[in-house]
Amino acid sequence: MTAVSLNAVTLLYGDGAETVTALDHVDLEVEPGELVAVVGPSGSGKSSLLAVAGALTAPSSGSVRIGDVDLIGLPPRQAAAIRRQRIGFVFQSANLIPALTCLDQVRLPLTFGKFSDPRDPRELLAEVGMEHKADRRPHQLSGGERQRVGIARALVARPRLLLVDEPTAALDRQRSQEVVALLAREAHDHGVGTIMVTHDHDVLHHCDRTLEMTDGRLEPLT
Ligand SMILES: Nc1ncnc2c1ncn2[C@@H]1O[C@H](COP(=O)(O)OP(=O)(O)OP(=O)(O)O)[C@@H](O)[C@H]1O
Repeated sequence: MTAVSLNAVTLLYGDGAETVTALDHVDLEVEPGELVAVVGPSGSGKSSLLAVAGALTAPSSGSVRIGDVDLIGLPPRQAAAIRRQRIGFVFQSANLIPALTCLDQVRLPLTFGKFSDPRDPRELLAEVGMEHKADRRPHQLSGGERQRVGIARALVARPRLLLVDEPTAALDRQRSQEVVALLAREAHDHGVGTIMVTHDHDVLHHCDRTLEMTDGRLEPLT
């Protein structure tokens, strides 16, 4: 079963003469354990793709499935439950909570519901190389370290799908390589289907496939 499957997905913003086609008949299937990169110019629709795949925005037409669940027509409460149970999000800046230690950041999602097979927060922190800083707070960490904690937090509920938006935007070259290598390892070792939007062509060699978004259309990078 695919981690996520988009079929003929179109997303329009606005109406009449003001309509913007953010996604134009997008087809995408991401398998468990696969890391797929999406590149493309500003305004081409990359964030829109993550919003639709992440059950944050309903498409204007087409179908979206997370595993065996069809997102189309799901009431907002059920879409929120799918997000919590099956989807992890990693942002440009890690968006950590200033008052919490690294360990508590990773534990936090597990306090929002019951999960069938969560990962152990301390073991996960060790896996992302942050066990020795478990008691530190975000202001005591480097950008790369914060991103590692954000990745651990996104993975703790064992999501089927991980959506990653520009994870290296604030990092130097070396840290960027390390963070994307970590995403690839987590995807491969734990069967997480991962979509990563990036402008950073230097990290693409860690990815299983690269797609290019142009004016809302998604094609293999040539
Ligand atoms: N809420 C909205 N209302 C109207 N138009 C929108 C909205 N959100 C995005 N758009 C438009 O949809 C198109 C795709 O935007 P999107 O944010 O998905 O692009 P992007 O590739 O992620 O850009 P960037 O790399 O700059 O983040 C753009 O033309 C944008 O102006």
